[in-house]
Amino acid sequence: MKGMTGVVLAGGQSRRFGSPKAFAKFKGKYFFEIAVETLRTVAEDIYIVSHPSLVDCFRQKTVEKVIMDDERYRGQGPLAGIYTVMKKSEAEWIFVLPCDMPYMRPEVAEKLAKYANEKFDAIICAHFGRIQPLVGMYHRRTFEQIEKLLQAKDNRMKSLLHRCHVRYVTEQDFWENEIVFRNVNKPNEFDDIVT
Ligand SMILES: Nc1nc2c(ncn2[C@@H]2O[C@H](COP(=O)(O)OP(=O)(O)OP(=O)(O)O)[C@@H](O)[C@H]2O)c(=O)[nH]1
Ligand SMILES: [Mg+2]
Repeated sequence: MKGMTGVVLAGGQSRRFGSPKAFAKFKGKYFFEIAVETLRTVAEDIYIVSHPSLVDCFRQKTVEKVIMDDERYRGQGPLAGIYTVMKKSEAEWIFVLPCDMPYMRPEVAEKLAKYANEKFDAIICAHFGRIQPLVGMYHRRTFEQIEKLLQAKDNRMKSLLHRCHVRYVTEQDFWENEIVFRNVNKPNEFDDIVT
């Protein structure tokens, strides 16, 4: 697909998890690798966006591009990560995934990417009544809006969605097992750990 950049959001503090979530393992793979592999099927290039203290650790574990949140908005959450990649990439669409969804599968990205449509500013998973602002595509025309929100210190993804024309993709569009959207916040929130 032309004009799609993938983003793994990995700039959180993992406070509830207690250690960097991106480097937790599920079935022998780092969490962040699961996101990278999911994006690989749809994105021409991929960025992992993290914070300064994790960059070296990422670079030891992956050949993917690892960048830091733009200094101006560092610490302002996932919106800052999306902003940073939109500034760097010229792609029309940014496909976002968090680094903490170990059950995510490439098929989800493939199916969602089919809904990319110029009529919308964002294409977001909303299966089983749960909006997933961090599983979806944002068109680069949202950049100005994102910047405005960050300047105003309104870091909520929901604030962005409320200001965009969003296509919510539900289980009626394509069916997926609910588990793929499960995100891990605490160490006991996933099983099958094989390190
Ligand atoms: N690039 C970037 N990603 C972020 C930022 N804050 C959170 N994320 C990512 O967004 C996703 C969801 O965030 P959370 O579930 O709150 O994870 P977290 O912030 O690391 O964990 P807590 O400290 O427990 O809130 C995860 O993939 C985080 O790595 C940020 O400031 N910048
Ligand atoms: Mg957080």
